[in-house]
Amino acid sequence: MIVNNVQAHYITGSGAAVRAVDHVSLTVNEGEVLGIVGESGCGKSTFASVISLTPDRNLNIKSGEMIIDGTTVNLTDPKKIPKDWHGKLVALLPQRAMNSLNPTARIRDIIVDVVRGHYPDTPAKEAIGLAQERFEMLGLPVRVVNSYPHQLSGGMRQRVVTVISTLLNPKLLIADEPTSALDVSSQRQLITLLNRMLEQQVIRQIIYITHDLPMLSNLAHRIGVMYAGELVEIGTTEEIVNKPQHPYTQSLIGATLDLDPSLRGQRIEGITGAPPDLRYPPSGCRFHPRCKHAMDICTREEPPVVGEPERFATCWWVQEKQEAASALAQEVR
Ligand SMILES: Nc1ncnc2c1ncn2[C@@H]1O[C@H](COP(=O)(O)OP(=O)(O)OP(=O)(O)O)[C@@H](O)[C@H]1O
Repeated sequence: MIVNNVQAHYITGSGAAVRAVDHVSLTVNEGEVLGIVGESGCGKSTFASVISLTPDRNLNIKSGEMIIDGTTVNLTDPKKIPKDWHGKLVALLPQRAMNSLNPTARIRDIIVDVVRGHYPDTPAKEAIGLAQERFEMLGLPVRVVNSYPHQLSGGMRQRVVTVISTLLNPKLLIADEPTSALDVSSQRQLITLLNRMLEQQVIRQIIYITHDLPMLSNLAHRIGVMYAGELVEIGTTEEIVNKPQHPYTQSLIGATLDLDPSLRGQRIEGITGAPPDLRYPPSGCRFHPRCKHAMDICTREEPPVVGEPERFATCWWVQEKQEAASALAQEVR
């Protein structure tokens, strides 16, 4: 799937818009997990809400389109988007989804509601049969369909919600911090489940949003890094972890991958300062007030996109370094 140029600003009472997402474009390939990381408040969940077709009412989506499985979705007017695209084209697994199950309904009743939401005439037996098959295929105990949510552990509830929200085989699953409220073993089980769903082609691609870079580096094929509403770098997981280009990514890796045992003992550089108020983002590059490589131009002009759509960083300093390296290479020749 391809996402082009999403720009989404919250309208606030004070009048100044919160520029939560600006000009974000990316591609997710078939069978791929694309991770999105960034500090709190950098626009990850807002971006997720736009492409999962579930934005807040006070979000003004100024531009954006998504091309998924041959269907072009104009993201700017969510009301015009056909209802049955939710769950069939794209599904959202939100933070704390396990708490979204109706406590007074058995899992089987919830399953019937979800399937009938799209195919109203489906007999209950058929809907439950479909879910049971899916549970079996993904290695979950089939008997949970007869349980009430409170009879299941938090981890199991989260896995059950994941299976239910993908019963209609959406092309894209957007998982927004799905493991944040889980213990480590439940986190692992959920990740195994997601991988299995990709292998079995229940879903074709995943966008996985998290703060947890160490966890993501074991799951994602590629990673996009957001800062202050913008996508500042994207690349394969290997490239982002081992050869980060953008100064923000370099700081983020330094600050978070100290959990990696092989990096313990090395000097870890934290990120100084705080992300900007998105009502009044800095001019030029939004990271410049915190960047140790900031140059005069960074304070004035938006940074260039250096690289290709699948591997780029938006940064004046990266551009200057690359130009210097290619000039040197030419001299040597
Ligand atoms: N409903 C809303 N109305 C106004 N502003 C909002 C709303 N929701 C989020 N924001 C603002 O939009 C910006 C982006 O927030 P968002 O929740 O998308 O970031 P995030 O990266 O997902 O953060 P976190 O990791 O903490 O969930 C922030 O400045 C936030 O305060």
